[in-house]
Amino acid sequence: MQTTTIQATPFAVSMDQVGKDYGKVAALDGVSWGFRRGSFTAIMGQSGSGKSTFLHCASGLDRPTRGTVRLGDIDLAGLKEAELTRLRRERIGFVFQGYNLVPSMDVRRNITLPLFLGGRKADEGWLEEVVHRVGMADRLHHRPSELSGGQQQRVAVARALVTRPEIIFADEPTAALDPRSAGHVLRLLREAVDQTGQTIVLVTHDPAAAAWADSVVFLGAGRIVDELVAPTAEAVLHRWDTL
Ligand SMILES: Nc1ncnc2c1ncn2[C@@H]1O[C@H](COP(=O)(O)OP(=O)(O)OP(=O)(O)O)[C@@H](O)[C@H]1O
Repeated sequence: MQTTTIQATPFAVSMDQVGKDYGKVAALDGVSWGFRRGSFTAIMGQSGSGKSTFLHCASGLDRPTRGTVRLGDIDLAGLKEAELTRLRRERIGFVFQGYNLVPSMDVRRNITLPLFLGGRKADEGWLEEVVHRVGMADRLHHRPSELSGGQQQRVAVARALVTRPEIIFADEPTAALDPRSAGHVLRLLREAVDQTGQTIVLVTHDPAAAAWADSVVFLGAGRIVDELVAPTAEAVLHRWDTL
């Protein structure tokens, strides 16, 4: 007897020949890559190499000029704007350098905001786990202005985790933090991969931050020019120098 098994793609997000033009500038120039489920990838490259454009196209924040971006099996180009917004809110998490918390809302409301916007109720067990992981259990009723930068970024990580997204994109999340707070935030991202199989894509300039990832993808002039597996900060620096 023959049985048919439908295999889910091993990639949380895959890109095929993705290009993005700004006028005559090809900010991305034929990028093909897949982010394996349960992997932690750092994206590095010189200023202007296309990292932000890459992140925006891969995460559906922006539409490429050419090529295909898929979240699992879904081709993002086939989605209307409202569908793309909903998909981003429900299935993709974001952590930005500037935290992007709502100043008038307390920690709990900030963390659960994506659920509220999607008309979903919090899974209290998961919420408790996420709050515990980021170490904010005793701060749930504080406003962002009452927290340090590192604490605010941990709230932003919790907000990204609360919907159990298929992938989290983090854009320079530790750039404004001191090394200790940065380490705390990076450890949270690492644990999300190791403990709950999360997929993380981290854009960073910092070799020490990139060393938390499973691999580093190097961009140059809008193309993928190299990959470093099992990176150390020293190896990242060395590869950077030889780019
Ligand atoms: N909105 C835009 N309009 C015109 N050109 C743009 C726009 N966004 C990016 N570019 C150009 O595309 C190229 C890639 O920019 P991008 O911001 O993706 O690089 P980056 O690697 O993130 O740089 P940085 O590390 O400085 O943030 C650059 O030449 C940039 O000038």
